[in-house]
Amino acid sequence: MLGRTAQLRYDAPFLIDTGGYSSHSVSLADAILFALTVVVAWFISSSVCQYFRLRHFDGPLLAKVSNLWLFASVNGGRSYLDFWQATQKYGTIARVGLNDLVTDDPAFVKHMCNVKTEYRRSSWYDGMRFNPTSNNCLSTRDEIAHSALRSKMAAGYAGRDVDNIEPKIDNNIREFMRLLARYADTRTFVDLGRKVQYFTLDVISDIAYGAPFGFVETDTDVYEYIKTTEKNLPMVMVVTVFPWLLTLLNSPILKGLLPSTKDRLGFGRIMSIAKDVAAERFKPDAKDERDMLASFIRHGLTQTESESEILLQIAAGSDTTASAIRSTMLQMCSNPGILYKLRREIACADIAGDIISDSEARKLPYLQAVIKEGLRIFPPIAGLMSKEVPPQGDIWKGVFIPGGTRVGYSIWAITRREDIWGADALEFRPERWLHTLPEKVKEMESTLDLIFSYGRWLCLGRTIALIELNKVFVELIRRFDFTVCHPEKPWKVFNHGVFSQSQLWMHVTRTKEGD
Ligand code: HEM
Repeated sequence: MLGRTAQLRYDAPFLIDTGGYSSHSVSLADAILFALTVVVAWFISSSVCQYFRLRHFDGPLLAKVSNLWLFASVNGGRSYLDFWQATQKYGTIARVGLNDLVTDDPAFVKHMCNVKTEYRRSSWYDGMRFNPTSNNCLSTRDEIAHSALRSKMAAGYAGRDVDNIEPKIDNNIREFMRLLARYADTRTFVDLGRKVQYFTLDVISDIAYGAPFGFVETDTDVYEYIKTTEKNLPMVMVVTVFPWLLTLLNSPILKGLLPSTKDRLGFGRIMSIAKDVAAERFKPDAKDERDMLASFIRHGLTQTESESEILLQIAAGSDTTASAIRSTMLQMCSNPGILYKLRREIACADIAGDIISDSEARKLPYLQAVIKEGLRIFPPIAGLMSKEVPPQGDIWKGVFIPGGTRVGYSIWAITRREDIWGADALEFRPERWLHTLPEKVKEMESTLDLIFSYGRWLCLGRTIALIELNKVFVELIRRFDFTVCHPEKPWKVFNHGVFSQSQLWMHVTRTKEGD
């Protein structure tokens, strides 16, 4: 009968009016099953398509059919070793995810990152938003916006119109030396891993905010910054694998899990300090300072941009330099011959003040070799930092890479290539920088520089990091002797893009100069 009204069943909200010939109702369970089937079918078909897009690249089986290999690797804190092994086993461009490749070819990295490149930052960088609601220079993927931001900060980072970068670093070194002297005098073991991080956090907050946070002075994890960032870093890396998580985390339900300026401790507390510092600088009667932030503002950085960039300075400028100091110190303290040569060079050097100046340190060849070798053997940032292939695709050494593919690089693998560093590439040997032909040294230096990325995305803080390194080793080793407490397991290491190295227990005593 035409026009018959179908009877509603309580378990059948989805009713099909068949016009009276027959009626079929679909239960809620059927609907969910149908939706799930659609999702699974879509997932499988898109995975199959993705698999075929990059099937000419070899990699671990799981990485060819899903992103689970990549997820497990970055979440496990040892991705730097996994990426290295992948390039060794599967070739110079290896597949590590459905849409992810990793390379150990320095020429390819330069091709991807040069200033005229058509490659762009990939969705990997969405994970770099330290403040989930706004971008910073590192997380900005739009190239026009990124170049504009960089140009506002280039002078400040290069120290061109800033008066006090070196004196501020010197003050923080003095405070750091006082702290270590207390441990030496009380014969207490010291976790050098943590104390170095206190030092780099104070340096960077002094440069970025105008005053050190006070980690070294109080000898504590101020605002529990280190504790909370170590807890949150794995999540940051997971977002680099699954960028859609960021949208989920920003949803009203999950937003509470993210740091906020209302927090009393952790990264949220640092966000609120950054907000206050920026607000102070934008008051109508604000003083005209001569520090980095003032330089950024003079070159057009807005108040909101300033808040984000202060946070980026802290996040990008502390763990990186800390990792370089910790790993080089561990290598030196485990190689008495190297330590002896460096001490001899320092003893003969012309050092005018109580802290060596950057220009004095640059004239010490063995020190420079130690710094380079330390950065090579333990590059501080080992995340993929993937760039996206331009839409039309690209051909590298005869192999086609489809547009939209994310290509990252394994800096750990690059700094261990035997064709560049020699058969003893795994050894910490500063002499490799000194007794080598100039052309070879040039090749080594330009390859090592990739630890700071390259071209369009070259690290803005490179100069500051190198000033810190030029000073800190000289001051540490001329004042103190260090003995590693547990040489068989000297530290605890995790990598979540940057390294967390703690429990580096040392016994510290004063040298004659340190008395
Ligand atoms: C040894 C220490 C350091 C290393 C190895 C290092 C390495 C890097 C790398 C690999 C990048 C990523 C570039 C890319 O997207 O491809 C980067 C970006 C950046 N770094 Fe560093 N960094 C160090 C120290 C510092 C310091 C001390 C600061 C701040 C004072 C800093 C500030 C920045 C900034 C602002 C960016 C973003 C640049 C941009 O997006 O254009 N870095 N760094």
